[in-house]
Amino acid sequence: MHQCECNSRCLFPQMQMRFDGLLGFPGGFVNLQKETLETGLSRELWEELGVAIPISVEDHVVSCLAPALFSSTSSSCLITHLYVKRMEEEQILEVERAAASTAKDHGHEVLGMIRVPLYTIKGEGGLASFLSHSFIGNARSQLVESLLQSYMPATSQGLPITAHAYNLCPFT
Ligand SMILES: O=c1[nH]cnc2c1ncn2[C@H]1C[C@H](O)[C@@H](COP(=O)(O)OP(=O)(O)O)O1
Repeated sequence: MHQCECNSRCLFPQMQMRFDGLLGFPGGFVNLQKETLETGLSRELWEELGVAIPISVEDHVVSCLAPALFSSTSSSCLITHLYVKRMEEEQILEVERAAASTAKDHGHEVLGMIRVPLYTIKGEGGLASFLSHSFIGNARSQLVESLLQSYMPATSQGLPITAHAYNLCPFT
């Protein structure tokens, strides 16, 4: 058990360890001919986290064109859509439990959920160390962006979980 420098209402952002050893957010490709970004993201969260998490347009933070380097095919471009979902601590604990047990993708595409440390222990670790890991696509800048948007004094708004959806551009 460690002692951290945060209080009980601190931010509790989560990412995941992917099958390729990179850190990223839960989420995945969305087929806009069959679903909206939000319903597609909820579907992906169900598969990867094993919990039904409704996503609404109000949870959207930012969209951006991913660098060509990160697109899955060289002939298409990728738009990443970042969402931040605020949840109570107990809900986040439920996500951690389900993601490591009943989630469909557990042990395959997703190796586990990871808490992003916003604290240091004896001056070591913390966000700066965490950011030195390897991230998929623009997940690192998405993390920084979501923290900048979410970092506010403790309020009654709950705690954030961050997720993303992507869709391929219709033009290639
Ligand atoms: O967390 C992320 N942030 C930004 N872009 C991401 C993130 N995770 C994946 N990606 C990008 C990188 C890849 O080009 C595509 C597809 O990712 P993948 O996880 O392989 O998607 P599927 O599981 O195949 O739907 O998205």
